[in-house]
Amino acid sequence: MTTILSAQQVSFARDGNVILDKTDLALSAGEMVGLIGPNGAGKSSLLRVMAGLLQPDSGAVNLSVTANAAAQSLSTLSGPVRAQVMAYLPQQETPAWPLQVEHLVGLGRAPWHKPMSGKSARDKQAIEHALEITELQSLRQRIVTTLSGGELQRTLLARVFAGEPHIILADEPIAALDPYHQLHVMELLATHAQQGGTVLAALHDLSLAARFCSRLILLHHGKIVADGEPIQVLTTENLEQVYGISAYVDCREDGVVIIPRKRVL
Ligand SMILES: Nc1ncnc2c1ncn2[C@@H]1O[C@H](COP(=O)(O)OP(=O)(O)OP(=O)(O)O)[C@@H](O)[C@H]1O
Repeated sequence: MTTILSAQQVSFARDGNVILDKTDLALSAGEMVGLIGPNGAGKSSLLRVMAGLLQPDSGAVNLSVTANAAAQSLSTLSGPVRAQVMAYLPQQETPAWPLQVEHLVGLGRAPWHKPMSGKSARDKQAIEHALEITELQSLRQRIVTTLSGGELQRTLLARVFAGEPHIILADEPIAALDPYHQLHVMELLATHAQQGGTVLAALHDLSLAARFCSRLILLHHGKIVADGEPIQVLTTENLEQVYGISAYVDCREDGVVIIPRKRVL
């Protein structure tokens, strides 16, 4: 598989603490990759470095703007070009303006706009599609500051889909969602990958991560300690050493089920 986005030997420290430690990561088209690890492992930091929102102290992040294009350093690509290719869904975002849902979703089209230009037919189509797949049509005129946490999270995801990015970097995209919407969002992200896109999502629900991701990356203290198929990564040893828990790991026909049992002191 051809690498489309990669981090090479990326290191990042703050206040004398190493947050990412010579991390290597390569993502290909068609992959849905779950980034897992305990609180503070460095998942958000790695996602932000991959998105070009955080400058690493050392190392490089390279992006191929199309499947066949040569990889280029993120720093040599303009903001709009990067944003056309990849979108970042933050862990938390408080809307600053009392926009309607459809207008916030429409902001996902910003990388495709010339300054001061109106919405094209393609823009309108992409926004409608994003509202439809995230089942937000009935909320389209609601003011975003009045949304529930889960409704807002789906609206922010719809903004991502409206931008029609190839790569989606999502930080805990299902954290605020009920079980129905968790499944729905995981299905949407998996479908994006099945259609040739690339997804890297930080996740805490290990069962859903195992079920929907083709590959899991386990991060601990800013280092990747396991990278592979879910069942290879979610071993009882890794869960104990990295998360400090003993857990039931049950491989069933319809996927792996992880049930945390007790903390290992
Ligand atoms: N700007 C900063 N200054 C100081 N420490 C920081 C800064 N940004 C992140 N950190 C620290 O780096 C570590 C990794 O943070 P990060 O948010 O990447 O973890 P995470 O794996 O996403 O965690 P969580 O699962 O809790 O969201 C944490 O210990 C955090 O406190």
